[in-house]
Amino acid sequence: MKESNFPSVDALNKGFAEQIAALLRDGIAARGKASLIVSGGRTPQGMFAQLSEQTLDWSKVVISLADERWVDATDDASNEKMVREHLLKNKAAEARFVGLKNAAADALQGVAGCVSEFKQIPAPFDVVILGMGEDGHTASLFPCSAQIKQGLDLNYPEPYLAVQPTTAPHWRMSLSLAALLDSRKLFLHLTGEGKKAVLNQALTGTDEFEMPIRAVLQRADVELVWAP
Ligand SMILES: O=C(O)[C@H](O)[C@@H](O)[C@H](O)[C@H](O)COP(=O)(O)O
Repeated sequence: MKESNFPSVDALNKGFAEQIAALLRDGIAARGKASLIVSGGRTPQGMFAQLSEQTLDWSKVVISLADERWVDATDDASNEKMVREHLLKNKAAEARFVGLKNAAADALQGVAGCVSEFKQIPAPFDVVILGMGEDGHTASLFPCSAQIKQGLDLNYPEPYLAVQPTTAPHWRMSLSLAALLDSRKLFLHLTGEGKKAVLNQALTGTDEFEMPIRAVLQRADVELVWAP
């Protein structure tokens, strides 16, 4: 696994944003458009602010989510809300955003709507940015969920699945592992010693159901981007 270790979170936020922008420019130059799949949570927020200032033809970029909590886009738990606040502003406001929360009453009923929207996102994805929880989940592929076997099944027929974690609130909509791996460049974005320790624990084992991040580490060419 390639590692890009930065001396500080501020340095990571700036340097990583510049690296992502360069990859998006390359995708636009090669194919006339580019796709960026981002994760929610706290880690990416500072980097998003830097990325929003990068100069590129954002009108040719489609941004979507690796996963979403099944809450309204006005809810503080919404990844869409976080992305709109931290990334879809400044120059990046021109990008097209494809959210995962739709009008369906619950995530299980929402899958069909997400699948029908999926064709709007250029694939293979140009850039996928994954995070990781303390339990080794990534996107919403939670080890505690009843849906984890489906989520890690590379033959799972749909790009999205509804997930009910037992260790975190809200039903989720998540890209499947197979969909996440359909990418030209895959990053794992972590900060802090605690997440590094969880990653080291993941690297010392192979059971993907115990720590789903292992499925990414073991099946993909993923670049770690980390700062203390
Ligand atoms: O919806 C989410 O929460 C994310 O997609 C999730 O997979 C996140 O990347 C990790 O939970 C890490 O979250 P933090 O960055 O907040 O630690």
